[in-house]
Amino acid sequence: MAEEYPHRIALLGLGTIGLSMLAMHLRRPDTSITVYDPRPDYESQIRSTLPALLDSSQNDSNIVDNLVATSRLKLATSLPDAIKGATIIQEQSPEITASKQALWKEISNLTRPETHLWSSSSGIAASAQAASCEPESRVAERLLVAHPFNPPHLMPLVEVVPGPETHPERADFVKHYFKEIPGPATGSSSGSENQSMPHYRPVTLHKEVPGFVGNRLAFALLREACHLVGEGVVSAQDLDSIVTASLGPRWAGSGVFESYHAGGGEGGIEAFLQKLSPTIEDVWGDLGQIDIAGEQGWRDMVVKQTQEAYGPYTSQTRKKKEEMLRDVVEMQKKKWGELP
Ligand SMILES: NC(=O)C1=CN([C@@H]2O[C@H](COP(=O)(O)OP(=O)(O)OC[C@H]3O[C@@H](n4cnc5c(N)ncnc54)[C@H](O)[C@@H]3O)[C@@H](O)[C@H]2O)C=CC1
Ligand SMILES: O=C(O)[C@@H](O)C(=O)[C@H](O)[C@@H](O)CO
Repeated sequence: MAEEYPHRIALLGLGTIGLSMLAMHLRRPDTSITVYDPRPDYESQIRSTLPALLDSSQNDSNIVDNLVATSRLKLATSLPDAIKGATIIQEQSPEITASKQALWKEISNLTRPETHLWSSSSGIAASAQAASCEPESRVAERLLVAHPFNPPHLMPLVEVVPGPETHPERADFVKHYFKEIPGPATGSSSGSENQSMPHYRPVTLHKEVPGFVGNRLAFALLREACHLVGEGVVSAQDLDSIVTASLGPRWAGSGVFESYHAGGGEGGIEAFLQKLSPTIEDVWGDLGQIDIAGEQGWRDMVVKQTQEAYGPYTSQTRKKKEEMLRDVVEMQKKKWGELP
């Protein structure tokens, strides 16, 4: 790994998240990345996918060869080769506890004690992932979850979830690292101003809970959405319209609590909760309690209606949605200045 770079990242797992993480890390000029994936075709996947994830200034047909030639990118052929000399090891392997435990156990025998260990897991705690490692490996002290929202090369949130044994300076380091990553280049005149504003917004959780916070909120909404479609209250497409015509725009500007604080009038959220308690209590008592492994009628309806509404998710659609996401995040940065 190119020793001249202060940050030398071993990026393990080049699937949906790993490829986007690669594009994100490449925006830091002080960082070299060695990638590894046991999938035999991962190099061709990088060559076919990475250019579209990069800013136009970086994106040319020879980008991968150029990055390799300047030692900013290395394609490893084995795990030991990938992590040799790394200052940070970041995994985006499948969301399977046993798989992540085996990966960290293999890594624990190969890394230096100062190497930072990050997992991109959607919901598997660092303490669970480190459980297979020997105490003397000190993996549990170094490992934390840095959970991104897809796609990480655009989405600002990073949920930093240390385990109970993770040393606090490890969480401080990852937060500073992400805050220093420039945002994606924008074509607008405000782009240069926005470039100076932090793009990434790491938030540290104080406890490990399944799904952390972002996914717990998202999956609570998903559960009720599936219940409402399964009960025939609304179609999947119309439910999506309700979200994108109300909560989506609102939450791009104000989060859950700020929105209701504003909605409470002079008395703020305290007044809101007081005024709305009877209705909130009625709704909370009526929320769907569907079981993901239980009766499947709701699942059949959700899948059928979603497929009928959106069809196969094309690359053109994905590109358009990513452009919208990019514009929303840039609007936040422009309107809010330095984000909290
Ligand atoms: N897809 C999403 O929207 C998000 C996923 N995540 C998390 O990121 C992780 C990866 O998810 P995806 O990228 O969606 O999965 P994916 O299935 O697209 O990619 C996983 C990659 O890991 C590789 N792999 C398998 N075993 C490996 C090993 N032992 N070492 C290194 N690589 C290995 C596979 O070949 C594959 O390329 C999961 O933990 C997931 O929960 C987090 C946020 C969002
Ligand atoms: O929604 C996201 O991008 C992340 O919060 C996730 O972790 C994924 O959706 C995950 O739940 C599915 O892989």
